[in-house]
Amino acid sequence: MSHYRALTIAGSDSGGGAGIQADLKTFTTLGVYGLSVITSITAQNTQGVFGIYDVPIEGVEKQIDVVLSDIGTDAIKIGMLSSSQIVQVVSEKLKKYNHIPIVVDPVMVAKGGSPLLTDEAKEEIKNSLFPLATVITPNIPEAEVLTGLRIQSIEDMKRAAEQLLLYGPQSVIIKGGHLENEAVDLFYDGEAWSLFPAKRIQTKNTHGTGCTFSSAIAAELAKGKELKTAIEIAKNYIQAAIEEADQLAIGSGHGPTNHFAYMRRKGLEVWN
Ligand SMILES: Nc1ncnc2c1ncn2[C@@H]1O[C@H](COP(=O)(O)OP(=O)(O)OP(=O)(O)O)[C@@H](O)[C@H]1O
Ligand SMILES: Cc1ncc(CO)c(N)n1
Repeated sequence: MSHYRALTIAGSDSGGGAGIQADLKTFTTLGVYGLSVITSITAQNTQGVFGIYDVPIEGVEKQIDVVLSDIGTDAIKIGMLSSSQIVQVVSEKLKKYNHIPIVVDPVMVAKGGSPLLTDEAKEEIKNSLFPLATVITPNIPEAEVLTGLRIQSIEDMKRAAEQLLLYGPQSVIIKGGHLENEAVDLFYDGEAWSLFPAKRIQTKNTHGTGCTFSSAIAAELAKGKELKTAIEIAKNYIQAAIEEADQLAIGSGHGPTNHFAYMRRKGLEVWN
């Protein structure tokens, strides 16, 4: 039996904290072989996004074709798709692979507030990509944009999750990283609600938390874990990575989370 594989289809973050780079670090730490389809190249550091350069549509299409025809994958994570044409081509390709778990992170803005996709792309994500998803993972501001609701409480998160499920994903997690007190995430699959609570950590170093969380879910699904178990592991992973983020001290703005934290807690010797 060959190794478990996970594919990320997302944007590149030159600063290494979010996007493709965060995804591949997470896959490796969780013991899964990582594959990548780059949709866009961002010139980015911990201070902000200084340029976005989309990969031509044929380039996105070709990367998906060659990776999946030869290597294949056990799970797919989708992150930044900056234009509606890119969303369309990714959705078209993935229709053929609907037996593979797909985690859709509807990435919209970077931590500093820079937009990472167009308004048309948002509509296309709801209409073409959500129906293919095993789970979608919006944060609160993204869930607000996608539903038009104002979200300030768990009750509001429940209403938004119900509305998002109507677009056709099998389940929804609304991430509470932007709530004031607790970092509680809400899961809904149309049958039952589950809460994944965590202590909120005071730090400015949370660049890439969403990317890391969704790729940890994809990595665990690739290994065959049940969805709720995968979310629980992802929540532990991101909590550890945020708790030890300040020890990395990378850059002068919103620094990345610390992937070494989870390795250390699993008993691996790491440098820092
Ligand atoms: N300060 C924090 N303390 C504890 N957990 C947090 C904190 N911030 C985020 N999280 C958790 O991290 C995960 C990612 O959520 P978040 O809302 O930050 O994603 P995001 O905004 O999409 O991130 P990004 O856009 O930077 O990639 C969730 O499980 C959330 O609860
Ligand atoms: C490439 C990329 N994807 C996602 C995010 C969201 O954090 C980011 N900042 N950059």
